[in-house]
Amino acid sequence: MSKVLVSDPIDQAGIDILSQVATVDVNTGLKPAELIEIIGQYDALMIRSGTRVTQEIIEAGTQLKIIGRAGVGVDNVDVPAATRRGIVVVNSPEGNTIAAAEHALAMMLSLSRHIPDANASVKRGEWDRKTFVGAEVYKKTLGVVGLGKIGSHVAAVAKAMGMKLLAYDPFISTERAEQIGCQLVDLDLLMQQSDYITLHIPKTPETTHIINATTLAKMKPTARIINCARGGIIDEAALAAAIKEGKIAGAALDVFESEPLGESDLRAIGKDIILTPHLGASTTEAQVNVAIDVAEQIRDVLLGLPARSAVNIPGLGPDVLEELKPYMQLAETLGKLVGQLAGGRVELLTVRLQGELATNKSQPLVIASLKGLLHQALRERVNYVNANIEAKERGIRVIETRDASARDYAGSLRLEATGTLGTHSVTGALLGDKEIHLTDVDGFPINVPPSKYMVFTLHRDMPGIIGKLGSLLGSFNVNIASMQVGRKIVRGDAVMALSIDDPLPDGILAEITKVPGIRDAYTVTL
Ligand SMILES: NC(=O)C1=CN([C@@H]2O[C@H](COP(=O)(O)OP(=O)(O)OC[C@H]3O[C@@H](n4cnc5c(N)ncnc54)[C@H](O)[C@@H]3O)[C@@H](O)[C@H]2O)C=CC1
Ligand SMILES: O=C(O)C(=O)COP(=O)(O)O
Repeated sequence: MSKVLVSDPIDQAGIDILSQVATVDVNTGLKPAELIEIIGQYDALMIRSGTRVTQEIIEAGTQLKIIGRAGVGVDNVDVPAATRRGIVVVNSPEGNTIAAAEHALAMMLSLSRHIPDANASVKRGEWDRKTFVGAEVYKKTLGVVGLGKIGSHVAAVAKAMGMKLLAYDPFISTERAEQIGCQLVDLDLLMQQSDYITLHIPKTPETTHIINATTLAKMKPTARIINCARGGIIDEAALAAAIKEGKIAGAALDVFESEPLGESDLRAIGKDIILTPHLGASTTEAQVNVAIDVAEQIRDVLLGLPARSAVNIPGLGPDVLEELKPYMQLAETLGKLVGQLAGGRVELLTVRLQGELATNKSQPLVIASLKGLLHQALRERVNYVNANIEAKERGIRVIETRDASARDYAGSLRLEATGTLGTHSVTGALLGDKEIHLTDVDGFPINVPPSKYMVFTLHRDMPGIIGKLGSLLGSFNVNIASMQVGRKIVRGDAVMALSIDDPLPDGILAEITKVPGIRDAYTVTL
């Protein structure tokens, strides 16, 4: 049975799902050295933001197949290190969207009405109605930095509260922003014109300290800034100085450069700052959502199925996966076949999407083709995560082409591998109820479903050759399940595809090539 380590608190709903397929150990609050010590026993690791999954931890996790982040941000995981090791990293892109958006909105209103300090004052026995006079958000301008899932929901609610909306997000179209009711502007203008600024961007090298002394200096002295996205997006020292010097009116922070928040100037600022301990995703609803979402993906990956929200398998979102799943199986099978036909070291793989397939995303099919191609060399060590990297490291160049006019089958995929021993090509399509068929080998039309063990010959189309090959295999007790010849012209060159029940015993391939008329023979395992 597989073993899963849960190293941050997650909802029981997730543990229940994992327990269907694995032994689950919940062990929270581990120090890095303790995690390194035990991670080697586990097939999967489930975390939230509390565990930092460094390269060292990933390298110690020799059995790890998947790291599941029960939430959105994966900035606490060394994703490139996981990718290199073929470990899938999954998250829950939508499970806590509403929770985080509502926390940001709660922060905005709390800041405007001094709710935390007013509450503390009443609890101290005071009745001070003067100190806590607030401001309305109605008709004020909210600047949303990052108009993704959370930013969009914040914008929609803020609009309903009568706020005017500006947004900065270089990856969003003007039309999309307008749909949400936001005017897309550059960051400078947003900083200058907003009464409230709310951040909903990931932490990346580009966004680190994107809010700094210079950008803060552009804000109105009456403006307030909210960060429920990631610590480190705002330069905390510059923020503390800006509030203390009255350059801005206040801030509300849920996330910090270093968590838990240690010694910090921010704590000393009175009523103009609200600090919460990374609570954006901490609602009952969100925790159930993310735990189920991620536990299901861990379960699936441990059962050998693909994950729907892998962050390190490019282009493989849930929608793409659903549509392309049968074609990915086709691509992988063709990859295995062309790799074995090519033998030697493959230097170039050309992936051609034909017919209806030509309008699809090619990246997942390229990855699946490479996974198949590299299977011979790497076996289970190659997967959708590392296929690209492994191919690059082996110097395999990939060319993608499309041919929408190829109409023999609704959609088909052609792979051509060129290596040290020559060039081979295979084409396949899905027939009927998504059954894989090989439709062409080295330019010769055939129509056979692939089977686990196959023999291909390149021969001269002439009488008696099929009989001779059949007798030869029979004399070695090799049972032929099916046989088909593909030829372009009568008595010209032809390809024969044989499905056999068991692997071809050693030495027989050489015997096959001795049959007069057979020029080449290949045995493959798919
Ligand atoms: N405080 C908490 O507990 C929680 C925090 N988060 C954090 O909230 C943030 C946003 O999450 P989602 O909305 O789900 O992500 P998302 O991926 O849907 O949206 C992020 C948006 O940021 C934009 N963006 C990326 N780089 C940018 C840049 N350099 N400048 C401006 N915009 C940029 C993207 O185009 C995208 O539209 C993430 O950092 C996530 O980790 C998420 C959930 C809970
Ligand atoms: O989902 C995210 O990005 C979050 O920041 C939530 O973090 P958490 O799971 O509450 O530690």
